[in-house]
Amino acid sequence: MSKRTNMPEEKGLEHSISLVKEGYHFIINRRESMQSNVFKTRVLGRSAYCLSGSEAAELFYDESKFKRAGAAPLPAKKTLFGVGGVQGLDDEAHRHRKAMFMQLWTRESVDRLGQLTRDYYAKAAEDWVQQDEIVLYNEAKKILTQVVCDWCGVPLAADEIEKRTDQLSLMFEKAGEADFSHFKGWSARSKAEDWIEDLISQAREGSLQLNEDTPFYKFIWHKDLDGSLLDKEIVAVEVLNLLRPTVANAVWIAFIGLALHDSPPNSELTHEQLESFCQEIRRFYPFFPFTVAKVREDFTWQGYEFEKDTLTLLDLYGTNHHPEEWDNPDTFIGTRFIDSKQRPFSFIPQGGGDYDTGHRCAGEWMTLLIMQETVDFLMNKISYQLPEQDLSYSLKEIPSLPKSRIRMRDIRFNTPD
Ligand code: HEM
Repeated sequence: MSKRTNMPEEKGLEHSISLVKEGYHFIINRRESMQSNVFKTRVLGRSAYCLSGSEAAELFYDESKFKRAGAAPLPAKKTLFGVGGVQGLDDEAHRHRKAMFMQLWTRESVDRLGQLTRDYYAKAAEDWVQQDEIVLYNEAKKILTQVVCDWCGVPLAADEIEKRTDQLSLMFEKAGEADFSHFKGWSARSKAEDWIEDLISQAREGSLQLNEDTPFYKFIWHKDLDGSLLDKEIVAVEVLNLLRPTVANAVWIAFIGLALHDSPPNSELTHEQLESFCQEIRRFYPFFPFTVAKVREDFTWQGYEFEKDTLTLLDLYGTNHHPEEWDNPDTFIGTRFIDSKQRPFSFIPQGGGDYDTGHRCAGEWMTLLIMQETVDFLMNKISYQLPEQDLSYSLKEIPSLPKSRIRMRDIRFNTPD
C-alpha cells in the first residue's frame, strides 16, 4: 500500500517552468498560498519537498534525515559544482574532505587574504582614476580572480586574467539559465578544469614548484580516507570550489555598491557596524535561492511523512526574509545585526548548521572579510559618483544583479587627513 501524507501539496505534474519564471519567489509564493513552511511539489520531473524557516532548516541539516549524494541536478553539477566534489559527499567521506577546506582558515592565511584584497583594490583603482567610467561588478570579478589565485598559489599570468575571470564567472552566472546559454557555463567549467588539472600534473611531476603553505599545494597532496592522493580531476573540482565562489563574491560587491547608494551607513563605521552592514547585505540581497538534499530514510516530522530519496529544497532566500524570523524582513536595516544574537538556522545565506560536520559554506568567513574590505575601500579609500543608471534588480533572474552592474564615475583616491 502506498504511503499517504497530510503534507500540503501543489497539484499538477511539473512546475519547473514556474521555478524558472518565479525565481527567488517560487518557494515563498507557495509557502504563503499554502500557509505552510513544508509542502510538496514537482520539479525537474520528480516529487520534491520544499522547506522554509528556521525549524525546517534545522531539520534539513540533520544528517540522519538528509543526505547529499545524488541530490544536485546534473545541470548544477555541470556548471556550479563539478563532479566528485565535497558538496555531494556524506558522512565520514564528507567530514574528511571538508577538513581539507577548513584547515585553510588559519590566522595567517586570513590576514593574507585581507592584505591581498586591499592590494588588488588599490592596484585596480590606479587604473580607475584614469577612466571616465568603470563597472564595479566587472572590476570586482577581475580583482577577485587575482586575489584568490594569488592566495591559493595558482599561477596566473597577466595575459590570462581576462580569460580565467570569464571562465570562473560563467560557471555561476549561467548556472540558473534555462536556455542554451546554460551551455556556456558547461564549457567554461570544462576549460577551467583542464587548466587546473594541467597545473596539478606539472606540480606532481615536479616541473611546477609551489609554496607548501598554499591551499593549492595542500589540495594537490591531500590524502583521501584510504591514504591515496585524490585523482587530479577531483583536486581540480575542489580547487575550483575555492576559486569560483570567491569570484562570485562580485555579486555581493555589486549589491554593496547599491546598498551604499540606497542605504548609506554613517561615514565612520566601527568594526561592529561594518560587520552588521555586511551581514545585512547577505541577508537582504538575493544570491542562492535554495540548496538541495535527498531524504535518507523514511521518517515522520510534525505529522508529515518524508519518503526516502525524495529531493528536498531548503529555501535560503525565503528563510532570510521570513516574517516569522525577522522584524520588517523586507526592509534593509544596516544596523540590524548589532547586538542581535546569531541564530544559526534563521540566517542562512550560505547554508546553516555546522561547518565541519555539515554542508554549511566553507567560505563564509572569507566572504565576510572580502565584503568588509570592499565597504572600507569604497567608503574610505576612494570617492566616486554614480551616474544615472538602472539600479533595479530582478528576483526572477538567478543570480540576481543590479541591471547596470553599478557604473561609477569621477573616481578619485581620498587623501589621508
Ligand atoms: C558569494 C559568496 C558565497 C555564497 C553565496 C556561498 C553559498 C554557499 C551555499 C548556499 C552553500 C551550500 C550550503 C548547503 O548546501 O548546505 C555553499 C557551500 C560551499 N561553499 Fe560557499 N558561498 C560563497 C562563497 C564561498 C567561498 C568564498 C568559498 C571558498 C573559498 C566557498 C566554498 C564552499 C564550499 C567548499 C561549499 C561546500 C561545503 C560542503 O558541502 O560541505 N563558498 N556555499
